[in-house]
Amino acid sequence: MVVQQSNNKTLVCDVGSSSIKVGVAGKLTPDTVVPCIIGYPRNYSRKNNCKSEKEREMLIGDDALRGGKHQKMQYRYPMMETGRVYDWSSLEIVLRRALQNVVCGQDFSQYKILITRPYNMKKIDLKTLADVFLVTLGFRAVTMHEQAALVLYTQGVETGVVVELGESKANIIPVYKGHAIPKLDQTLAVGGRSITSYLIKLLRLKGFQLNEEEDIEIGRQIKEQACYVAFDPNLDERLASETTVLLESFKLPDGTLISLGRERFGAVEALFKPTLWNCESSGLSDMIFEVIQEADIDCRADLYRNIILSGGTSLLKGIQERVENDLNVRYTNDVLKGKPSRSLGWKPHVHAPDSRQHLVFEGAALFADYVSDDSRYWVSREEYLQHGIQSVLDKCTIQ
Ligand SMILES: Nc1ncnc2c1ncn2[C@@H]1O[C@H](COP(=O)(O)OP(=O)(O)OP(=O)(O)O)[C@@H](O)[C@H]1O
Repeated sequence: MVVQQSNNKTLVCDVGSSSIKVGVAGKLTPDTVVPCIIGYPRNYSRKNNCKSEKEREMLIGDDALRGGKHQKMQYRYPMMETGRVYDWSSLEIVLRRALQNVVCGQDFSQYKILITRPYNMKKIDLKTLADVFLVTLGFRAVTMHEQAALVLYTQGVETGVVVELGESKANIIPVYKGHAIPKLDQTLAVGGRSITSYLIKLLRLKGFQLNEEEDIEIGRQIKEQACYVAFDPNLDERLASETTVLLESFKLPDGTLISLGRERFGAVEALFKPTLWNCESSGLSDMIFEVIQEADIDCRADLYRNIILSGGTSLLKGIQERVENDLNVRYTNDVLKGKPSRSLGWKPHVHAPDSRQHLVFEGAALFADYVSDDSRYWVSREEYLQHGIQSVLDKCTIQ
């Protein structure tokens, strides 16, 4: 997608494992969202595997996904499911594409850029990211900010729990007065991609010929269109066994019709019962409860009242109602000892803002605009080359 060139010289880049979102400071939605994927045609001859040949055949982002509808493709995902960067040169290719969509051929050296970063990205990866933007791509200056802090910034609160539900994982990050509470965050190794893979597995068990690697994009489309979070999975299990109300069909690119029933909610249950996906850990709602209960008693009420869902996977239908209900049940049973009359007049509340898929981007765009002319937040290329990554990290607080 090529967008209208903007005069604003401050950009925002949200680097996620499934997509890269780029836009201009002050504008709340990204101008371009490029799937973080590179595709090579499967029939590509290995004999001609020299770099320029390979580059000619390479399809980036949406082109790679579209290419997969007409021919077998070999895909590369630059970011690993764990959120670490797997292949920096592929990431740079996708970044260039996304950034060029916005600057439309202009030199990057005219621009400053705010980069969002996962709260736990390793320093070595942050350094490589700064190298890519400042040295390789040649941006004028950068600033990097934690995604959780940017999410809270959009909601105008300083204390809350950010539940980032992305492609590779779910991060639960309690934030007190604008800062992540050290050592209390938790990560659940189940994200959008695991749900898609689990859905494909369930459909294979049902007899459909789907391949966990090659058909991952088809699986993603089925998930996004047909899957939902059950409020009460036992009830939906009974509905699936005894009625046809849950049945829905999905047409594959080759015309085959796939019929879905209990898989519609069953695949997503991996988020609430990770053992279904061979992951020994508490499920999402229990993990949020445990994180809040670990926090200092004085801030627990504010944490319970401000649980904010963000990220693409939080678009799953029914997720807000399920998590809120699960938390209310646990809060009543474990904290109020089964006696709702002990309540202090508030209940756990889960917020699912409409723009939650782009909440990190929204916070980044607002914040970048706010600090655009404030040199305390920006590190120039020269400064970086002289003082290194710590100079960038020192300027990364949201105040
Ligand atoms: N309507 C939808 N229903 C369900 N899932 C969705 C929907 N839209 C997007 N997703 C899922 O959201 C995930 C991508 O989310 P997001 O863009 O937040 O990830 P990311 O920021 O790239 O990942 P990460 O935070 O793990 O690095 C994908 O698995 C995608 O299938």
